[in-house]
Order: sequence, then C-alpha cells, then structure tokens
Amino acid sequence: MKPIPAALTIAGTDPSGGAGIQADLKTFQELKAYGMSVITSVVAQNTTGVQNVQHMPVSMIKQQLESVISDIPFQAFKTGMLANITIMDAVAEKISRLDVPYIIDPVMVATSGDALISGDSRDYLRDKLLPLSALVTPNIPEAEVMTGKTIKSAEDIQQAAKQIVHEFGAGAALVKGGHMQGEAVDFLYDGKKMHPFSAERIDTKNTHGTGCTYSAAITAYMSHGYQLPEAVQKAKNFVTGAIRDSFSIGHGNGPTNQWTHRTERVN
Ligand SMILES: Nc1ncnc2c1ncn2[C@@H]1O[C@H](COP(=O)(O)OP(=O)(O)OP(=O)(O)O)[C@@H](O)[C@H]1O
Ligand SMILES: Cc1ncc(CO)c(N)n1
Repeated sequence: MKPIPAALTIAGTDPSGGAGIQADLKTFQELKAYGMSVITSVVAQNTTGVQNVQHMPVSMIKQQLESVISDIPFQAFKTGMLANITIMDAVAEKISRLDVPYIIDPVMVATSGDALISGDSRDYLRDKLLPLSALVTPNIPEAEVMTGKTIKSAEDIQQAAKQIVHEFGAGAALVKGGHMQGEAVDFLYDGKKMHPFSAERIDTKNTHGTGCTYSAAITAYMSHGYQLPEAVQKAKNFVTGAIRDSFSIGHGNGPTNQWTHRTERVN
C-alpha cells in the first residue's frame, strides 16, 4: 500500500501566520501532505518585523525530533530558521541518518530586514548542513553570504548555484531571483544541468513568507514522490499564485495566500 504523503518542517514560528512553521503547515495542508513540525525558536513577529525571539532548549528540540522520527514515517523534510550553531548541531545529529530528501531554506534575515540567525552560524550552516541536503534554496543575499561573491546578474546567480553544489556539497541549489528587478527568475542546478524557472514579477509589497512557502511546497511535492526539477516547477507555480493572491492585511508586508483554489493543485 502507498504510504500517506507526510512532510516535516523544523523551523521557527510566526504568530501572525505568514512565515515559518505556520506558513509551512498551511502549505503542506493545501498540497495534501500530512504536516508535522518541530519548533526551534518561538518568534514574536508580524508583518512589520520581529519584536522578540526565544530559542527552545536544545534538549527539547532533540526530543521533539525523536518524538516524530520514532513514530511517523515521512518522505521529505525541510529546515527553516536554525538560529545558532548549537541548534544546527542538534538538528544535524538527529537527521543525518534519515534517508529521505532534506530541503534547506537557509533562513538568515526576515523580509523586514531583522536577523534571524547568529553571524557565526552562517559558515556552520554552509559547512555542516549543506552536505546533508538534497536541495538548498538561498535568495540572493543568502547566496552572497555563502559564496562570498556579489550577485548582480542572472549569470552571477548561475555561478553561485554551481559553486554551492560543487564546492559546498549541497545535492542541488535553487538560487532565487526574487530580490532582482524584472521577471522573477530562479535557477536550479542539480550538479549536471541548469534549470531556469521564470514567472512574471507581481507588483506587491505582500511578500512576507514567500521563501518559507516556496520551500514548503517543494517539500510537499517531494513527499508525493515528485523529483527535481518537476517538484520545483510545481512549487514555483504554487508560490507565484500565492504572491498574486496575497493578503493585504497587517501594517507591513502582508502574507502570501496558500489557498490553492486558483493555483497549482496536487492531483
Ligand atoms: N514580486 C514577486 N513576483 C513574483 N515572484 C516573486 C516576487 N518576489 C519573489 N518572488 C518569487 O518568490 C519565490 C521566493 O523568493 P524570495 O527571493 O522572495 O525568497 P525569500 O527572500 O527567501 O523570501 P522571504 O521573504 O520569506 O525571506 C521565488 O520563486 C521568487 O522568484
Ligand atoms: C520563523 C521565520 N522563519 C523564516 C522567516 C523568513 O521569512 C521568518 N520571517 N520567520
């Protein structure tokens, strides 16, 4: 019998519901993957920014992982906000033996500009976590931190994607062009081929949680058995719809809309 598609997110929270664990679970649900979550940090945030952060004790993060892993099988998982080296290390220890695709959203800074991880953990993420991943999904500033190079053009994005795979050992790299001008073009490099994914740029300030929604959608599609690059194409359609139909709520950058009634369906 086919297993029930299940997906796990290991990330921080957003009580305003647009990013982090909340965005991931909404996306999993819309894309018909049974959603599970391990909370790494509780973040007091909303559409205007981050007001406070409380990291979970490492023993509690490990225990949450153990509770899920020992009980329910899942076919793909992602990490989002992993705030410091101690948390990254604990997560790495628990997930390194899992034999299902691992998607890293290398969260560093919120849409509002607030830092979500410590400065010294950026290198650790690159050196310790990337080699465990099937895919990493940096935006341009995150890819610049990883590669140490300035990214100004589509050519630069592709070079960064290649470096992240060949030099840092990620299974594949999807470098997102959301922070550039013009079409929203992302490049996926899987170690052999470069795959561009393009969508019209939508004129909106409501982009809170776009990165979380995108990587959660990739994770959900992979839990259904879709491989790269197909899982990314489907997730790109999903996130573009979620930005197009985004909610003008809150006083800052509004959240994306995961409702799939007008966007990509699973089956
Ligand atoms: N205004 C836009 N119109 C269309 N697509 C967009 C727009 N902004 C971002 N995207 C797309 O949304 C996806 C998420 O990319 P983005 O670069 O915004 O992620 P991010 O910066 O990690 O998100 P976050 O704001 O959650 O940190 C990518 O496919 C990107 O091309
Ligand atoms: C918890 C969390 N993860 C990721 C982001 C990036 O959007 C955010 N704002 N909050």
